[in-house]
Amino acid sequence: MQSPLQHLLTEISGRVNPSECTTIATAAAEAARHCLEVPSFADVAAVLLATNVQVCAADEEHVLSCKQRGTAAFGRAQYKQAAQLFSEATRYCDELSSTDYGAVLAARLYCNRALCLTKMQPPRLQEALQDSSAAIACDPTFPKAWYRRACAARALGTVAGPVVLQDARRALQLLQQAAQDTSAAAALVAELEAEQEASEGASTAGGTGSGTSNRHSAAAPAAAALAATAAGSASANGYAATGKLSEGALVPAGADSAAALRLLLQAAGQQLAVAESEEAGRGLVAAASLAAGQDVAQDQPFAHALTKEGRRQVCATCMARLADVAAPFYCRHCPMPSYCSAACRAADPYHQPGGAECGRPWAALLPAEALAALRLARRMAALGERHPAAQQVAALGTHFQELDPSDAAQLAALAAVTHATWQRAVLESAAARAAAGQLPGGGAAHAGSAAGEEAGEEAEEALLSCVTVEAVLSALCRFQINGLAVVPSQRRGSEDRLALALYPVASLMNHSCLPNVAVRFEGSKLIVRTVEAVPAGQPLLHCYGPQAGEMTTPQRQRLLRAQYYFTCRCRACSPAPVQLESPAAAGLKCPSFGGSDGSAGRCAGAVQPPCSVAAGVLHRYQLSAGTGACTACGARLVMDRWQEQQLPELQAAAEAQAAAVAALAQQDRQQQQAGPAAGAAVQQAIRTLRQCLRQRQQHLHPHNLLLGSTHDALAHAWHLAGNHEAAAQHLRHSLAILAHSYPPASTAVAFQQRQLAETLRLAAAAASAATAAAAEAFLCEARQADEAAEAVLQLHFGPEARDR
Ligand SMILES: C[S@@+](CC[C@H](N)C(=O)[O-])C[C@H]1O[C@@H](n2cnc3c(N)ncnc32)[C@H](O)[C@@H]1O
Repeated sequence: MQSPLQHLLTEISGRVNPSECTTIATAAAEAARHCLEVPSFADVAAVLLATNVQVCAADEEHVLSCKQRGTAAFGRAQYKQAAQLFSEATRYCDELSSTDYGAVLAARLYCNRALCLTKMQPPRLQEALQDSSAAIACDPTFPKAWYRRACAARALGTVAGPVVLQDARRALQLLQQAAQDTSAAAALVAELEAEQEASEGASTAGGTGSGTSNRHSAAAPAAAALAATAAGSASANGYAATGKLSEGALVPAGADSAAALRLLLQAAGQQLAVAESEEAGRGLVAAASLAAGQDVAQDQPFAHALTKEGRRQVCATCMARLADVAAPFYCRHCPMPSYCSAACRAADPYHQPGGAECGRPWAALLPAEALAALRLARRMAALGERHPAAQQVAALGTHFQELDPSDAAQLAALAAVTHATWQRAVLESAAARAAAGQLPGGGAAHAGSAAGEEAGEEAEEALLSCVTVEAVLSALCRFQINGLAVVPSQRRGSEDRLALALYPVASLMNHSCLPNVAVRFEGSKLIVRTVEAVPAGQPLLHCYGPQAGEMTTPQRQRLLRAQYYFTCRCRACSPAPVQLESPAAAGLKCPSFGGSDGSAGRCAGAVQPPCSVAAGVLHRYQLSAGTGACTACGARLVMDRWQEQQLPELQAAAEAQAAAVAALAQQDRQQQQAGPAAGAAVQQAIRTLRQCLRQRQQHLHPHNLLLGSTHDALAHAWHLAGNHEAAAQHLRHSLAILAHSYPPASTAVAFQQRQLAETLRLAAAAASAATAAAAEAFLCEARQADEAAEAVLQLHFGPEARDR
């Protein structure tokens, strides 16, 4: 069933005249015209723009309950749990911090969390320092906040002594004023003064100049560092901490786009250049010879939007993993974004007070690609054409002309709805502000100026006139063919996508099914690493999705055309492709392989059904079209028999495997949440998968990747059943099949080797004392598999290979 939003998009696109979809401008105008006319727009907009999403609205009772439970957990020395409860309370409490009472409460919560962080093993001092600064920012009269900061800074040892002493003295002074216990603070001040005297004595004795001048020079940068921590001014993701979109260098007025490109390339890496080729247009090339296994470029997104999964897992600004953060920060005004630090919260231009994305669900309910495109259009308009990255993004190709009219109308409808929703959000918050008697400030923003980059509603209002539906549609097209999915590792499933992002330099990289570079992400930073030596002047090519070995050439080409609208001419696809691919990977057994009669002299060749078989049928069974004759002996497929008997059996095997895999996934979840999986369900899945394997083995060539997938599913099932030895046996089979299809040094094979090594270790651990020799053999095989995998993964991912 369609959601109301999908229904609205279908309704609008159904009204768009396909003959008007020949250019972005005409399609956008058509969709914009129909968008507001469609009656259901008002209903959908009401949901998208509802303000009741503010579940963070001040809820004092919840704050106090979390604080109380946090204090109790602290009392039981459960510091991690206590920090989590204080975090939960700060999420709500920040909403109160505009009131005196709220600010006082927030300061206590940050201070308590800072103490938990210092007690954790190992202590999280940097985060404790940040929390005590946050506490000071909320309530500068709170002595404990100054005391905690002094303690954290001293333990860290990265902040100069005089600054730490300043904090400790401040704490002491406030305690004295409030007539509270001063003993701990007084002791700290005394210790710090003694340390300082000793260090002054040492430096005077060493004849390095007067103590006073030394003190000042040391304190100044350190004080600035602390002040920066307090204000949260670290820069992340290319955004300045104030929530402004970072300016970066401007291209001088009148300079050409080549100057903009030079500036960008310099920032991304010293060994890069851009060259144009007939087959693939512009592309990144090596400016000098590059060795294999070298990080050669890095890039930060020009625009990005988190997916639903990403909102749960990573910081909205820098995409650091929230699981690694002991003390997260939340938007002060709505429940949507989480941050790894106060600095990242301050740097999010889309969640500043009054911002159009903050406090309303539309930004989370629209597809991530639509929000990413809107952000791209807003940022381009805000930065103006003298910004090098904006210039480069504007020069990226769009594929609108290649879309079929109904897809073009759908995309235009999405652009129109996204634009109209944003426009309403901006206008509604402006109206609310006016009703509350808040007049616009003096610094109204203008596109292209530094002020134009300001976040918040005044800047959004200024952008209303420059960000049109046409600009959003054009941004959507740019994102579709130039954007990248940010993933936590090289796993490619859509469920792993954390964000969609457009990288100004990396978007210049062309595709190869047999790439010479690998791309990885550290938070939002994209890193390009060579996986083979690249001579000077040669293109740097990464893989947009389908790799050689993973699919046949026609399958890869179909996918690239459907997703990126080009016919790939890489070295694995060109008319004389590098000899990688055996027809066996997606082929059937040779008809003269023999039946069940065990006849000798079987042919080991493969046969692919002839092109006359409907493409849909081939696609469904993941087979590729060929000549219908065996590649080795020329024997022809008997089409009637194949269609009447083999095809239905293959279909039954595919369906049964899909059902068994789904059942295993459910058992897996159950095992993770509540202990052992149900034995009967797993045994049933094993029986089904064995039957699939027999059917597939009967018809498919032994190197067909589909057989590998059945072995993988069986390995999973045996793993759940606790029989790691049987699981390892299936993984060995699957590895052998992968090794036939994938090029050498491929990560797909390496990840499989790693999985085999883990399974073998489990099998060794489960082996009884009576089978010590078997256990040793498993461990020996595991070591070999690990070594082979490490060599490849290091090449692709560098030192982080171990974490993958
Ligand atoms: C992300 S952009 C790469 C930069 C692009 N070449 C440019 O000039 O802006 C992707 C586009 O480059 C082209 N392209 C990339 N790899 C290609 C390949 N292997 N064969 C043909 N065209 C390719 C296609 O037009 C594709 O849509």
